[in-house]
Amino acid sequence: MKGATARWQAGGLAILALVVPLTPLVPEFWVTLLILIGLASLTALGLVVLTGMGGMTSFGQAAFVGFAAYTTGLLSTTYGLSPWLGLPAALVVTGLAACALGAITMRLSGHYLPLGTLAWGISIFYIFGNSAFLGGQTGMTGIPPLRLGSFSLIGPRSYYILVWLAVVLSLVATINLLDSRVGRAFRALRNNAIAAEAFGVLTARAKLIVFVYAALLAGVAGWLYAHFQRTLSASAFGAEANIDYLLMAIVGGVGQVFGALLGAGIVIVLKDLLQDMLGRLGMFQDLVFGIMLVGILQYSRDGIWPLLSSWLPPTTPRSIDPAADIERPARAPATSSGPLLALDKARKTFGGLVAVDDVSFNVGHAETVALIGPNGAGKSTLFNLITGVRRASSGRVSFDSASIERLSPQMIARRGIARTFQHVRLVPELSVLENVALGAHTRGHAGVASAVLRLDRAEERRLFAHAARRLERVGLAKEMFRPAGHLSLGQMRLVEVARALCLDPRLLLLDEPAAGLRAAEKKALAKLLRELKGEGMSILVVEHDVDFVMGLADRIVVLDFGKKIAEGLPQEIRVNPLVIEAYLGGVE
Ligand SMILES: Nc1ncnc2c1ncn2[C@@H]1O[C@H](COP(=O)(O)OP(=O)(O)OP(=O)(O)O)[C@@H](O)[C@H]1O
Repeated sequence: MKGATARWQAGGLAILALVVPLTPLVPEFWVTLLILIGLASLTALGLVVLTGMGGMTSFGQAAFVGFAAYTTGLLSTTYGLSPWLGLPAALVVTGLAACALGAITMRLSGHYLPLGTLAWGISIFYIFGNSAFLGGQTGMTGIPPLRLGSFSLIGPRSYYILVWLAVVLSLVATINLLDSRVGRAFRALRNNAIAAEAFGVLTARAKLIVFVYAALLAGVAGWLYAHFQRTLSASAFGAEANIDYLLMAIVGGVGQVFGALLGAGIVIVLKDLLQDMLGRLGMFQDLVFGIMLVGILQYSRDGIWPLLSSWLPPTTPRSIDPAADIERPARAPATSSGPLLALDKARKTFGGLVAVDDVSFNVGHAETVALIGPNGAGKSTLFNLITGVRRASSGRVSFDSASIERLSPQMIARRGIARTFQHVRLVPELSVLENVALGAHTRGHAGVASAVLRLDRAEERRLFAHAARRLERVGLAKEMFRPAGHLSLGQMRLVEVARALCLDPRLLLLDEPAAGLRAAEKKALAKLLRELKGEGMSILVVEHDVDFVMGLADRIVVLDFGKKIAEGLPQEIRVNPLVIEAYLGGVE
């Protein structure tokens, strides 16, 4: 209750802050500055989503501001179109440009991605500045203002309302989007794209959607900018603007929605102050910004917003309705009486290294098979072949008698294979519950539009009830609202198990699930895995804890240097001389 009151107070203060500039208490010059902050924060907000959440750094956002500004400018001057109709036209042009540029650049990774955006950012800047129909070097003039009937939105105070209305709507849309099924998928893109794919997220598509969304926010800013300034010059959309937008996102907090506003405010006010103070020595402005950036990266890598947000009232945890849990999927019955998973001479080479060397074995229905072997034996590579992360160089992997070795990870997940990872792959800043709900991605359908308009609440309730139930099963219900990054390594592994269970898999692949678990936790995990097997689930587990494996597995397959050296019942494997020499002699 206290938290709710505090939130109302914070909301009231925010509304007051938005309304005060409409009164003569605030000089017009400051209102103009607030308009520029609002416009910049729209573009910076897109960057926060693109870079901070999606992990894609762009040096080209100013180009999208330019596309929209020139589109509405051209249509309203040369073709006499209403400036209001310029908005949809600008968004269509910006969206199409983003689709084309994104389709090319979003395939790049690492340093090549920002370099790619820099390259087209510069090219588009030159196109703007050298196209006669856009006004060339002199720029475009005479852009009409926006009108409401006979009233022109010319004065800063009237334009301020429009700009900040757009900012508030964009903030709400972005917050809604991030708090949704697609939003969770976006947030997994930055460091956990492999995990997202393993749960059915179409990552290439998700990246393109994030890219277009960020470009559209920049497009709204461009449309507003054109009818506010009423003249356009290419210099507003060049390298300096691109760097400013990135600076805003980083200074405010690149992983934080409100960081965009804060960063835009700090950079624009500071720029103005520095211009006043330094006058002709304006070139030192870059030096000041450079020092500021180094300071932030050194002392608060997540930007300034996280420092301020600790003073805000805590958010209430979402309520979970256990009755809303989704039904288990109605899977087609097994098409054959044969094994659920079959590997036939599966082989994987990395250059000259044979990581998996013609390995064959099966996992039956409701059977637990353990895969053991020394470090580097090829166990994780084998998991990657089964889940489609890597393609087999030769051989066959079939699931329920159908070949899956050429399928994508997403298609394999949809068939009912879920996995955990040797190196935990969670999104640390998301709550434990949200991480687990990512496992149910394929069980939901809501897209971007439903998320933005909040039409996905019923589906979200079902997904979260499903995730909460899986968390209960692994004994982590109490931790569900904590950020996943705050858990111990053992707990994170259990969260991965819960996430995998969220897919309701027919085959569960566990890569070293007991590593980092305490004795009691291991016992509880073994009990859970036995229960799952009792419910008909098949399990393939890689584990170095021999006692855990011996007590759990129906059968054990042993790998060494990529080759299968033994297969049999636990008691047979324990006394197998080849296994003792290659592995057990070293671990017991
Ligand atoms: N992407 C890769 N490129 C080149 N070599 C690789 C790659 N991935 C794995 N390997 C090599 O393949 C071999 C098998 O590695 P893998 O990680 O599958 O072994 P593992 O049995 O899971 O070992 P551990 O128990 O240490 O995880 C190792 O020699 C490893 O160095």
